[in-house]
Amino acid sequence: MKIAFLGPHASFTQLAAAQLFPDEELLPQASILDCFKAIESGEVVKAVVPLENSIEGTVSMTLDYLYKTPSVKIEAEAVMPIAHHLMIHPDNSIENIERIYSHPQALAQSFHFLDTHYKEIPKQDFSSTAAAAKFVSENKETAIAAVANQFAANLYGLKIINRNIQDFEQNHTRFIIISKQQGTYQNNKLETLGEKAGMLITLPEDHPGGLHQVLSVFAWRKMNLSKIESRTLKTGLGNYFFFINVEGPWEEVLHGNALKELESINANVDFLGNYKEFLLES
Ligand SMILES: O=C(O)C(=O)C[C@]1(C(=O)O)C=C[C@@H](O)C=C1
Repeated sequence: MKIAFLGPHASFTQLAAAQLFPDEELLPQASILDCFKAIESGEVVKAVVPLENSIEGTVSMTLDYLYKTPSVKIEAEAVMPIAHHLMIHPDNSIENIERIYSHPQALAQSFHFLDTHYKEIPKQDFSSTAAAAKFVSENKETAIAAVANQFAANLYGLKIINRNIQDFEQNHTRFIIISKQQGTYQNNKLETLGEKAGMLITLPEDHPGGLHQVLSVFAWRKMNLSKIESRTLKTGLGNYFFFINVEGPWEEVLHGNALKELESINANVDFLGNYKEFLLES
């Protein structure tokens, strides 16, 4: 089975995908959008993409494409500890760094470190931490550095000049397995952290108490929400969709009735699946 992931090799997403699918063929993609497209076109059956980081928050691109691609659902979630290192080509020196490249999430997770120690040096977004590391390895004539992981340093032959530069010791990223099926992924070898259901909700029109009405559907049934995120619909300022996670194993009657009640108040629900959350190693 082919599994797409946000590449290139040695991205954090690959580290997650390799633990989730140790025996499958992993296909690197240039962007999160390409991972969704690979599923839609049938080139791959599943993909692994980042959803949320404990320091920097939601990976908005993933949320946007979940919304825009209703055929793509969530099969599982996996949480992995994240450690960032600053690295250069071994032929360069720390004194003459002129630019620092990385994925925007990694730059944001290391913002205070970079601002304290490399304030004057411009930072530039790259499609992934591993893509930044690869670029540094292929351009030794320019004095550039990348924020990436230990595997990227090893694979691309880079020298780590600062270790563990993330701003908070506790740094975890939540990845999701996406596919055209819901919640079918199982893995007895990984520790299971819990179960949850994921859904995207849009309100029919803006009216007082609209979100309150939606939340009360969960509240009076004592269904615990572990995440609620609003994201712009891109149809004008003030228009949003909501990503909601409801904790706990799926109970057909309770959850089914909640979904029916949401429909009855004209909320639009794209149910992404009920799935397990696994713990990965760094
Ligand atoms: O750039 C990478 O290596 C990725 O896999 C992406 C990503 C993300 O989008 O959050 C994954 C984990 C880290 O939080 C930093 C970057």
